[in-house]
Amino acid sequence: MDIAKIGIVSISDRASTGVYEDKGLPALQTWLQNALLNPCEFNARLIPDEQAVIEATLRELADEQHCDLILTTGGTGPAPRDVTPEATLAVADKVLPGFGESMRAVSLKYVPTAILSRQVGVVRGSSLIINLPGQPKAIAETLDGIFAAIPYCIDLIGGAYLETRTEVITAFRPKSSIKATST
Ligand SMILES: Nc1ncnc2c1ncn2[C@@H]1O[C@H](COP(=O)(O)OP(=O)(O)OP(=O)(O)O)[C@@H](O)[C@H]1O
Ligand SMILES: Nc1nc2c(c(=O)[nH]1)N[C@H]1C(S)=C(S)[C@@H](COP(=O)(O)O)O[C@H]1N2
Repeated sequence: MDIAKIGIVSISDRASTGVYEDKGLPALQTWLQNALLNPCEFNARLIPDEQAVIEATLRELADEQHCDLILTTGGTGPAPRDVTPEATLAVADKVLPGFGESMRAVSLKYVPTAILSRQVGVVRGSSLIINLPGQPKAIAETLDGIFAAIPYCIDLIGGAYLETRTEVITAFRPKSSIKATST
């Protein structure tokens, strides 16, 4: 089975300066380890809401660490310091509007303020980058709703072949793209 290289990035002024404990990175890692059968190599970063720092972090995780998937949490709202979508779009080769649209639709089942998230999904090289809202509970809420589309997207951009625990999430691929595996 391929090793899944995954970047997880928590973007929060207060968590990154120790005002409160970061719950974003543990929530991301726990959800992914539970959902994926692949051995995972995590690259974790806890950074402030600074556009230049976010862009540099995303570039490094994509271009130097060669992450198949990079998930960010935080900084997607309308507040002046919320610049994660701007940073993500600035490093994007392609935008996949369906990710933002789907996550907002899924999230509306949980909170009416889901419409305040400007989260985006983009491709940079062979990395898929997806923004999630900053509330730690939003991580599972959104990933439960959209993760089924992620493995095939990563196939299409040349990344690792991701396999999921079907009791958590069933990856959707066209039949012709399903590989016979050891499981
Ligand atoms: N990384 C995080 N770890 C733990 N809790 C968080 C985290 N990010 C957000 N939250 C929680 O979600 C609430 C709303 O998110 P908000 O976007 O205001 O936080 P934030 O981005 O960490 O804020 P700031 O960057 O201004 O310090 C926070 O008040 C906090 O309770
Ligand atoms: N699933 C889900 N989506 C959510 C939320 C949530 O709790 N769950 N919070 C919303 C709120 S209150 C805000 S302000 C926006 C942006 O949050 P962020 O700036 O922390 O990224 O995400 C929204 N999307």
